[in-house]
Amino acid sequence: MTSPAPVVMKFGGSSVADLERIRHCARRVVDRAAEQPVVVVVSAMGQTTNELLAMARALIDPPPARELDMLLSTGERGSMTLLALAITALGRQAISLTGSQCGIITDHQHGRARIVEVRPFRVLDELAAGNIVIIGGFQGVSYKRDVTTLGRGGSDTTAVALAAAIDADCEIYSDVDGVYSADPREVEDAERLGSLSYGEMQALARAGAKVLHSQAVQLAEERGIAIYARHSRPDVTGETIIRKNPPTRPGVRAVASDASIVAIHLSLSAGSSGHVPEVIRKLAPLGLRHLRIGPHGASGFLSQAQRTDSSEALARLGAFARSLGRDLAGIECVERFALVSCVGSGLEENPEVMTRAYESLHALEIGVREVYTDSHSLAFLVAREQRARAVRALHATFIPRRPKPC
Ligand SMILES: Nc1ncnc2c1ncn2[C@@H]1O[C@H](COP(=O)(O)OP(=O)(O)O)[C@@H](O)[C@H]1O
Ligand SMILES: N[C@@H](CC(=O)OP(=O)(O)O)C(=O)O
Repeated sequence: MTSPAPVVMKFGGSSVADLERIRHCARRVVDRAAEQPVVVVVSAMGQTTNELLAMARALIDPPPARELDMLLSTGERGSMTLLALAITALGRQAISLTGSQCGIITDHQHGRARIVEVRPFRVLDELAAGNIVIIGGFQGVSYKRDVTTLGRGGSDTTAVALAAAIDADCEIYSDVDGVYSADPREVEDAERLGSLSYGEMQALARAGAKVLHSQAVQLAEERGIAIYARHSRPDVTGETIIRKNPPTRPGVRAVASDASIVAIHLSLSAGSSGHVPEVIRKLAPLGLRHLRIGPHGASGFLSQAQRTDSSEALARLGAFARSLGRDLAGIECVERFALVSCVGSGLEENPEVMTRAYESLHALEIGVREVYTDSHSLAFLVAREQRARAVRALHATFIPRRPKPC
């Protein structure tokens, strides 16, 4: 008889925020482990990562990236150990492992490391020994043997990488029962999407929807893994499946926003275009959204909510600008804007969608400063205080309201 395939279950920070919720997760994991081998990936409890980040920045800003990663990785060490203890208390064998112990090898970009390889031998050995394996998400180890972290929300990426390495399904549990047409905390009419393509989900994550990490979705696409996004409470049964070629139609499927952006504009003095290759070398690794570089300089947006190393990135940018001396005409880092994005398929080539979106914002006197397009998103740059109204206006324009059951 063949043994059942393993499953990777990932529980986010909201699902392990306190001991009661950790006990619930433990119960759910133990029930599942009666059916098949289970690997669990956990995030840090509740707001732990934010608290650690704030403490580091209170001591030194920007904190050195290596030390910050060492500190932030401790959040997941706490939750993984507590979950292992809660499972042991239910009478099942469990073992907790750090990213490094379970063979997650990354490059050395601290704060936004990318997984280059997973060596899952220890995980497989522990499963074979009858253990439920609990892994601290969001972290790995570089070839230089330093602890690295994968960027905000990076535990999703740990889960997908492990699922690919051990040929398992990947289930992501959070405080919402799937991916919605907008943040359900913000838009009352938001509706759950049954399925999404990898491209749409990645665009949604990059546009600011916290529910899944964009690197996780990219990795899932590369490895052909479906992601099941579900609620961590077993009585809430909905889900969204992110997979290849789901039945979909062109058009807007969801709206997301990011109010944490810093709009960066670096301009070169006349006759200084010889610096362009250097500008490319310095700005491209910063991971800015909508980066544009030309003979007069460069512009783009840095999302502070999606990364832990934003203050370091801004400090590096400042140092580079100063090094240009007289060839720098000016540098601006402005925080008063938000990007509000419509996400779907075939948007770039559809003038109708862009016109309707623009008109719906204009009708509410929401000033659109710029529009950025790509095949899966249309992003509107608006004043930060108009972000929430813009989200609701775009959602009302594109997502038909379903009649509520009486
Ligand atoms: N389009 C969306 N669909 C579902 N949830 C969303 C969306 N946009 C934002 N969210 C937010 O994402 C949250 C879940 O992600 P996150 O906070 O990272 O969970 P966890 O801590 O469990 O990993 C939800 O509480 C919800 O408010
Ligand atoms: N703890 C990390 C990693 C993570 O994935 O968190 P969550 O699953 O709660 O979004 C963070 O806060 O960014």
